[in-house]
Amino acid sequence: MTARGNLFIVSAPSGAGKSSLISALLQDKPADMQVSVSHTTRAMRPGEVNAEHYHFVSVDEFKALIEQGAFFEWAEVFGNYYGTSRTVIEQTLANGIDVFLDIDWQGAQQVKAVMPEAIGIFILPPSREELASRLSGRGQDSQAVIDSRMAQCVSEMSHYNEYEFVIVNDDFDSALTDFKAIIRSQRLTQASQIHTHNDMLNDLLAD
Ligand SMILES: Nc1nc2c(ncn2[C@@H]2O[C@H](COP(=O)(O)OP(=O)(O)O)[C@@H](O)[C@H]2O)c(=O)[nH]1
Ligand SMILES: Nc1ncnc2c1ncn2[C@@H]1O[C@H](COP(=O)(O)OP(=O)(O)O)[C@@H](O)[C@H]1O
Repeated sequence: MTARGNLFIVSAPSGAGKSSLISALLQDKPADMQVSVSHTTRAMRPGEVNAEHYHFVSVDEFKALIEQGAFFEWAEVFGNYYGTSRTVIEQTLANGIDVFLDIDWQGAQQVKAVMPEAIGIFILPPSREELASRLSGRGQDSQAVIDSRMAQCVSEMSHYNEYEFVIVNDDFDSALTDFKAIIRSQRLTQASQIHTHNDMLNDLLAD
Protein backbone atom coordinates (compact mmCIF):
# COMPACT_ATOMS: atom_id res chain seq x y z
CA MET A 1 0.00 0.00 0.00
CA THR A 2 1.31 3.46 -0.88
CA ALA A 3 1.70 5.81 2.11
CA ARG A 4 -0.58 8.82 1.77
CA GLY A 5 1.21 12.06 0.92
CA ASN A 6 1.41 14.95 3.38
CA LEU A 7 -0.63 18.08 2.77
CA PHE A 8 1.30 21.32 3.41
CA ILE A 9 -0.53 24.64 3.59
CA VAL A 10 1.68 27.64 2.83
CA SER A 11 0.28 31.10 3.59
CA ALA A 12 1.82 34.56 3.71
CA PRO A 13 0.94 38.15 2.99
CA SER A 14 1.29 39.00 -0.69
CA GLY A 15 4.96 39.56 -1.52
CA ALA A 16 6.47 37.68 1.45
CA GLY A 17 7.93 35.10 -0.91
CA LYS A 18 5.73 31.99 -0.72
CA SER A 19 5.62 31.41 -4.49
CA SER A 20 9.41 31.85 -4.71
CA LEU A 21 10.00 29.36 -1.88
CA ILE A 22 7.64 26.75 -3.36
CA SER A 23 9.19 27.19 -6.84
CA ALA A 24 12.70 26.78 -5.43
CA LEU A 25 11.63 23.67 -3.54
CA LEU A 26 10.15 22.10 -6.67
CA GLN A 27 12.82 23.36 -9.07
CA ASP A 28 14.23 19.90 -9.75
CA LYS A 29 10.73 18.46 -10.17
CA PRO A 30 10.88 15.91 -7.34
CA ALA A 31 8.52 13.00 -8.09
CA ASP A 32 7.15 12.98 -4.54
CA MET A 33 6.08 16.64 -4.27
CA GLN A 34 3.59 18.73 -6.21
CA VAL A 35 2.10 22.21 -5.92
CA SER A 36 -1.66 22.48 -6.29
CA VAL A 37 -2.70 24.75 -9.18
CA SER A 38 -5.68 26.80 -7.97
CA HIS A 39 -8.55 28.26 -9.94
CA THR A 40 -8.83 32.05 -9.84
CA THR A 41 -10.94 34.82 -11.31
CA ARG A 42 -8.12 37.39 -11.09
CA ALA A 43 -6.51 38.77 -14.24
CA MET A 44 -3.43 36.99 -15.55
CA ARG A 45 -0.14 38.74 -14.78
CA PRO A 46 2.53 39.20 -17.45
CA GLY A 47 4.45 35.94 -17.76
CA GLU A 48 1.78 33.80 -16.13
CA VAL A 49 0.65 30.67 -17.97
CA ASN A 50 -2.87 29.25 -17.76
CA ALA A 51 -2.99 25.85 -15.99
CA GLU A 52 0.58 26.33 -14.79
CA HIS A 53 0.32 29.28 -12.37
CA TYR A 54 -3.48 29.17 -12.06
CA HIS A 55 -6.51 27.91 -13.94
CA PHE A 56 -7.85 31.32 -14.97
CA VAL A 57 -11.66 31.27 -15.12
CA SER A 58 -14.55 33.76 -15.25
CA VAL A 59 -16.69 34.56 -12.20
CA ASP A 60 -19.56 32.56 -13.74
CA GLU A 61 -17.33 29.54 -14.31
CA PHE A 62 -16.03 29.79 -10.75
CA LYS A 63 -19.54 29.99 -9.30
CA ALA A 64 -20.60 26.94 -11.36
CA LEU A 65 -17.64 25.01 -9.92
CA ILE A 66 -18.72 26.01 -6.39
CA GLU A 67 -22.23 24.70 -7.15
CA GLN A 68 -20.76 21.41 -8.39
CA GLY A 69 -18.80 20.98 -5.13
CA ALA A 70 -15.57 20.98 -7.14
CA PHE A 71 -13.56 22.89 -4.51
CA PHE A 72 -11.80 21.44 -1.49
CA GLU A 73 -11.76 25.05 -0.22
CA TRP A 74 -12.33 28.44 -1.79
CA ALA A 75 -12.24 32.06 -0.67
CA GLU A 76 -12.53 35.62 -1.86
CA VAL A 77 -9.16 37.35 -1.58
CA PHE A 78 -8.47 40.94 -2.70
CA GLY A 79 -11.84 41.01 -4.51
CA ASN A 80 -11.21 37.87 -6.57
CA TYR A 81 -12.19 34.24 -6.07
CA TYR A 82 -9.57 31.54 -5.51
CA GLY A 83 -10.16 27.81 -4.99
CA THR A 84 -8.45 24.44 -4.71
CA SER A 85 -9.71 21.50 -6.78
CA ARG A 86 -10.99 18.66 -4.63
CA THR A 87 -10.27 15.70 -6.95
CA VAL A 88 -6.70 16.71 -7.73
CA ILE A 89 -5.83 16.95 -4.02
CA GLU A 90 -7.46 13.65 -3.11
CA GLN A 91 -5.89 11.74 -6.02
CA THR A 92 -2.42 13.20 -5.55
CA LEU A 93 -2.32 12.49 -1.80
CA ALA A 94 -3.63 8.96 -2.42
CA ASN A 95 -0.73 8.42 -4.84
CA GLY A 96 1.70 9.14 -1.99
CA ILE A 97 2.72 12.56 -3.29
CA ASP A 98 3.12 15.52 -0.90
CA VAL A 99 0.95 18.45 -1.97
CA PHE A 100 1.66 22.15 -1.34
CA LEU A 101 -1.26 24.56 -1.17
CA ASP A 102 -0.40 28.25 -1.66
CA ILE A 103 -3.63 29.58 -0.11
CA ASP A 104 -4.73 32.34 2.25
CA TRP A 105 -5.71 32.00 5.93
CA GLN A 106 -9.44 31.60 5.12
CA GLY A 107 -8.69 28.59 2.91
CA ALA A 108 -6.26 27.25 5.52
CA GLN A 109 -9.01 27.29 8.16
CA GLN A 110 -11.33 25.34 5.84
CA VAL A 111 -8.65 22.74 5.11
CA LYS A 112 -7.77 22.31 8.79
CA ALA A 113 -11.45 21.82 9.63
CA VAL A 114 -11.72 18.77 7.36
CA MET A 115 -8.09 17.59 7.43
CA PRO A 116 -6.54 18.52 10.79
CA GLU A 117 -3.39 16.57 9.96
CA ALA A 118 -2.52 19.10 7.22
CA ILE A 119 0.66 20.98 8.14
CA GLY A 120 0.41 24.77 8.17
CA ILE A 121 3.45 26.93 7.38
CA PHE A 122 3.24 30.72 7.58
CA ILE A 123 5.85 32.86 5.82
CA LEU A 124 6.57 36.28 7.33
CA PRO A 125 8.63 39.10 5.78
CA PRO A 126 11.33 40.62 8.00
CA SER A 127 9.54 44.02 8.02
CA ARG A 128 6.63 45.89 6.44
CA GLU A 129 9.11 48.10 4.54
CA GLU A 130 10.74 45.03 3.00
CA LEU A 131 7.32 43.62 2.09
CA ALA A 132 6.39 46.84 0.26
CA SER A 133 9.74 46.86 -1.49
CA ARG A 134 9.31 43.24 -2.67
CA LEU A 135 5.83 43.97 -4.00
CA SER A 136 7.14 46.94 -5.99
CA GLY A 137 10.29 45.06 -7.03
CA ARG A 138 8.24 42.16 -8.41
CA GLY A 139 7.02 44.67 -10.97
CA GLN A 140 3.78 42.88 -11.78
CA ASP A 141 1.12 44.87 -9.96
CA SER A 142 -0.06 48.47 -10.30
CA GLN A 143 0.56 50.87 -7.40
CA ALA A 144 -3.17 50.71 -6.55
CA VAL A 145 -3.00 46.90 -6.27
CA ILE A 146 0.18 47.13 -4.17
CA ASP A 147 -1.43 49.70 -1.87
CA SER A 148 -4.51 47.53 -1.33
CA ARG A 149 -2.36 44.47 -0.58
CA MET A 150 -0.23 46.45 1.88
CA ALA A 151 -3.41 47.74 3.54
CA GLN A 152 -4.43 44.13 4.25
CA CYS A 153 -1.06 42.67 5.19
CA VAL A 154 -1.37 43.26 8.96
CA SER A 155 -4.75 41.56 9.22
CA GLU A 156 -3.40 38.62 7.18
CA MET A 157 -0.22 38.35 9.23
CA SER A 158 -2.25 38.31 12.45
CA HIS A 159 -3.20 34.71 11.55
CA TYR A 160 0.39 33.44 11.73
CA ASN A 161 -0.31 31.74 15.09
CA GLU A 162 -2.91 29.41 13.50
CA TYR A 163 -0.07 27.57 11.73
CA GLU A 164 2.23 24.83 13.05
CA PHE A 165 5.36 26.46 11.59
CA VAL A 166 6.51 30.01 10.94
CA ILE A 167 9.39 30.95 8.64
CA VAL A 168 10.84 34.47 8.50
CA ASN A 169 11.90 34.96 4.89
CA ASP A 170 14.73 37.46 5.34
CA ASP A 171 17.70 35.72 3.70
CA PHE A 172 16.15 33.54 0.98
CA ASP A 173 18.56 30.60 1.25
CA SER A 174 18.05 30.38 5.03
CA ALA A 175 14.30 30.43 4.57
CA LEU A 176 14.53 27.68 1.95
CA THR A 177 16.67 25.59 4.32
CA ASP A 178 14.03 26.04 7.03
CA PHE A 179 11.26 25.11 4.59
CA LYS A 180 13.08 21.90 3.58
CA ALA A 181 13.72 21.06 7.26
CA ILE A 182 9.99 21.20 8.01
CA ILE A 183 9.20 18.85 5.12
CA ARG A 184 12.02 16.49 6.09
CA SER A 185 10.90 16.38 9.73
CA GLN A 186 7.38 15.52 8.61
CA ARG A 187 8.73 12.51 6.72
CA LEU A 188 10.54 11.35 9.86
CA THR A 189 7.47 11.15 12.05
CA GLN A 190 6.72 7.75 13.46
CA ALA A 191 3.62 7.36 11.25
CA SER A 192 5.55 8.14 8.06
CA GLN A 193 8.44 5.87 8.99
CA ILE A 194 6.08 2.96 9.66
CA HIS A 195 4.76 3.32 6.10
CA THR A 196 8.15 3.81 4.49
CA HIS A 197 10.00 1.08 6.39
CA ASN A 198 7.19 -1.34 7.10
CA ASP A 199 9.01 -4.51 5.95
CA MET A 200 12.26 -3.52 7.66
CA LEU A 201 10.46 -2.80 10.95
CA ASN A 202 8.71 -6.16 10.77
CA ASP A 203 12.08 -7.89 10.29
CA LEU A 204 13.74 -5.89 13.08
CA LEU A 205 11.01 -6.64 15.58
CA ALA A 206 10.27 -10.25 14.61
CA ASP A 207 10.54 -12.80 17.44
N1 LIG B 1 -8.16 30.29 -0.23
C1 LIG B 1 -7.37 30.31 -1.30
N2 LIG B 1 -6.46 31.26 -1.45
C2 LIG B 1 -5.66 31.21 -2.55
C3 LIG B 1 -5.75 30.19 -3.52
N3 LIG B 1 -4.83 30.42 -4.48
C4 LIG B 1 -4.18 31.54 -4.11
N4 LIG B 1 -4.66 32.03 -2.95
C5 LIG B 1 -4.21 33.19 -2.17
O1 LIG B 1 -4.67 34.36 -2.80
C6 LIG B 1 -3.76 35.43 -2.49
C7 LIG B 1 -3.42 36.20 -3.73
O2 LIG B 1 -2.69 35.37 -4.60
P1 LIG B 1 -2.09 36.01 -5.94
O3 LIG B 1 -3.15 36.74 -6.67
O4 LIG B 1 -1.39 34.93 -6.69
O5 LIG B 1 -1.06 37.09 -5.42
P2 LIG B 1 0.37 36.97 -4.68
O6 LIG B 1 0.18 36.20 -3.39
O7 LIG B 1 0.74 38.40 -4.47
O8 LIG B 1 1.31 36.28 -5.62
C8 LIG B 1 -2.56 34.77 -1.78
O9 LIG B 1 -2.74 34.93 -0.38
C9 LIG B 1 -2.71 33.32 -2.16
O10 LIG B 1 -2.13 32.46 -1.18
C10 LIG B 1 -6.75 29.17 -3.32
O11 LIG B 1 -6.92 28.24 -4.10
N5 LIG B 1 -7.52 29.29 -2.21
N1 LIG C 1 14.26 36.48 0.81
C1 LIG C 1 14.03 37.34 -0.17
N2 LIG C 1 14.80 38.43 -0.31
C2 LIG C 1 14.58 39.33 -1.32
N3 LIG C 1 13.59 39.22 -2.24
C3 LIG C 1 12.78 38.16 -2.13
C4 LIG C 1 12.95 37.17 -1.11
N4 LIG C 1 11.98 36.23 -1.27
C5 LIG C 1 11.25 36.61 -2.34
N5 LIG C 1 11.73 37.76 -2.87
C6 LIG C 1 11.19 38.53 -4.02
O1 LIG C 1 10.02 39.18 -3.54
C7 LIG C 1 9.02 39.24 -4.57
C8 LIG C 1 7.72 38.60 -4.04
O2 LIG C 1 7.94 37.19 -3.91
P1 LIG C 1 6.79 36.13 -4.28
O3 LIG C 1 7.39 34.78 -4.16
O4 LIG C 1 6.16 36.49 -5.59
O5 LIG C 1 5.75 36.41 -3.09
P2 LIG C 1 4.30 35.83 -2.77
O6 LIG C 1 4.11 34.59 -3.58
O7 LIG C 1 4.31 35.55 -1.30
O8 LIG C 1 3.34 36.92 -3.13
C9 LIG C 1 9.59 38.54 -5.79
O9 LIG C 1 10.10 39.50 -6.68
C10 LIG C 1 10.72 37.67 -5.20
O10 LIG C 1 11.75 37.45 -6.13
